Amino acid sequence: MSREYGHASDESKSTTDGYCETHLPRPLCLSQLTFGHTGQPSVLRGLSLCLAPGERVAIRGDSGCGKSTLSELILGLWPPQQGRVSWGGADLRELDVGWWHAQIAWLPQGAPVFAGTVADNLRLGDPQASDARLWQVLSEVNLADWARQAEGLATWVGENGATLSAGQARRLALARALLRRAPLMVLDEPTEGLDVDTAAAVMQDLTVALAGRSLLVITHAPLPPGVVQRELWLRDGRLSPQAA
Ligand SMILES: Nc1ncnc2c1ncn2[C@@H]1O[C@H](COP(=O)(O)OP(=O)(O)OP(=O)(O)O)[C@@H](O)[C@H]1O
Repeated sequence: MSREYGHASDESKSTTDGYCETHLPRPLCLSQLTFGHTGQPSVLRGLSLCLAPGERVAIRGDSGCGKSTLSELILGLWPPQQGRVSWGGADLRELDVGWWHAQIAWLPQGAPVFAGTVADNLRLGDPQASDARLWQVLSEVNLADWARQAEGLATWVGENGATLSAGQARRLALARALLRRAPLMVLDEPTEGLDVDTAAAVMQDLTVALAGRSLLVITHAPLPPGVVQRELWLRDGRLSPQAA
């Protein structure tokens, strides 16, 4: 890997407690990507996308069309069969995997909430975070009032958020992702299972909390205005700006 790409801090602005508040500083480009899982037809067929620094993009499309697979290729979990994923012109395969993963806060589909306290769950995102920082992020995802009325950071959360509403569980998982010091957030169905109003409220709060970070969000649900700058539809293995 080139040293040039080794240190996010070279280009990413951090606050005094080291918390990243900036976007991915170089374009992330998928060029002519083709990929199918072993023994299956290709779900991505010559797909191209360039995410500009600080851009927020939504990927929509029918179930099974390859949205999650696309996010997994961005993470480098699968190598493309044709085409390439690059950041600032460098092929993903040239980058250090650990460093690349540190640039991305990935919330996979159905991301769980774990048995433990609110603080335990949040510190999986940033083990070093101070209590003040945890309260700040709870406030960003609109969970602080609930936590104050419960037992604060010590509030017990059951396995898979059994003691939380679906919306609260999603907000807690998002807060955990926000605590990663990552300039790009890749969220796979962050509001799945929520009613329309709750989903819209969660996404609205998230947009404020992003504070300029880059976003790729995969969603079935329509997004409130202003959450993303572009919505793209994945269909027949490619992205297009229009719904089918
Ligand atoms: N790990 C895997 N191994 C084999 N096949 C897979 C794997 N992951 C996904 N697939 C297949 O690849 C295709 C695309 O799946 P993917 O999860 O990317 O779709 P999706 O658009 O995210 O769907 P949904 O909206 O239902 O989550 C599907 O046919 C699926 O069965």
